[in-house]
Amino acid sequence: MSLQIINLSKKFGSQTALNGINIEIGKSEIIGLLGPNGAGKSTLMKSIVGALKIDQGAILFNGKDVTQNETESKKNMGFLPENNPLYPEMYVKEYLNFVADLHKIRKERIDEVIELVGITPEKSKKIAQLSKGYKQRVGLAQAILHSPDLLILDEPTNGLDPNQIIEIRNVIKEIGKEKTVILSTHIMQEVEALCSRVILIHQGNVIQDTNIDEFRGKYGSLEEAFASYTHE
Ligand SMILES: Nc1ncnc2c1ncn2[C@@H]1O[C@H](COP(=O)(O)OP(=O)(O)OP(=O)(O)O)[C@@H](O)[C@H]1O
Repeated sequence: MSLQIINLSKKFGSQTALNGINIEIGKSEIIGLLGPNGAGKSTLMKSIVGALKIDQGAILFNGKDVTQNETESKKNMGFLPENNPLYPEMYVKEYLNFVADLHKIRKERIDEVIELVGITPEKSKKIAQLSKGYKQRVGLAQAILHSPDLLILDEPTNGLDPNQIIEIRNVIKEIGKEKTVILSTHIMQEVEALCSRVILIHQGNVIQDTNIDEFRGKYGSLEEAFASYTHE
């Protein structure tokens, strides 16, 4: 798996969301994408998975431009968007069957993933009936169903209770042993618990891209480092 982001820019009207950013990701690792509200994290994630049209630059996935190899790229990327859009009227298993059909993958994989994300007791329920934590797990299930090499998670534990947070983190950790995971979060404990590398975005620019110990560096804690790098 390789991902190269080269001089990527994206504007919304006069608002610059990404300002010529460069990132290279090679091996299996869990990367924390950090930045204040409005920094450009979601825009970057959506650009990588092809959900947003970029203005300038290039995104190469396994050496190929994602905008010219959309189908192939999507086969190997999984995405959990920030608001976790699901079909509330569908049953859990019915929904995952639907996603499996889109990816043309074997149906046995559905039960494997249901087990992995811990939704076995909920699999026959309607999505609308699930708690927020279980909905999040269904979102994670759809993102990993096709065993993507690159998994992109936009604030995956946002709004979950402490037990659910631990459970979802454990699932992410397990996946990160073999796959590359990019996750955005505002929770520094999460970064501490999961990530080996930190990419900090501020006002559309990458201002830090380093390992977690270097990021913490002289500041003593990730919170202090974050505040120091991003204060205006
Ligand atoms: N569809 C859009 N239309 C107009 N402006 C947008 C759109 N999406 C994002 N923006 C703007 O682009 C900038 C970057 O937004 P983005 O959602 O990428 O930030 P973020 O780092 O994910 O923030 P948060 O932590 O609040 O989720 C912001 O100024 C935002 O208002």
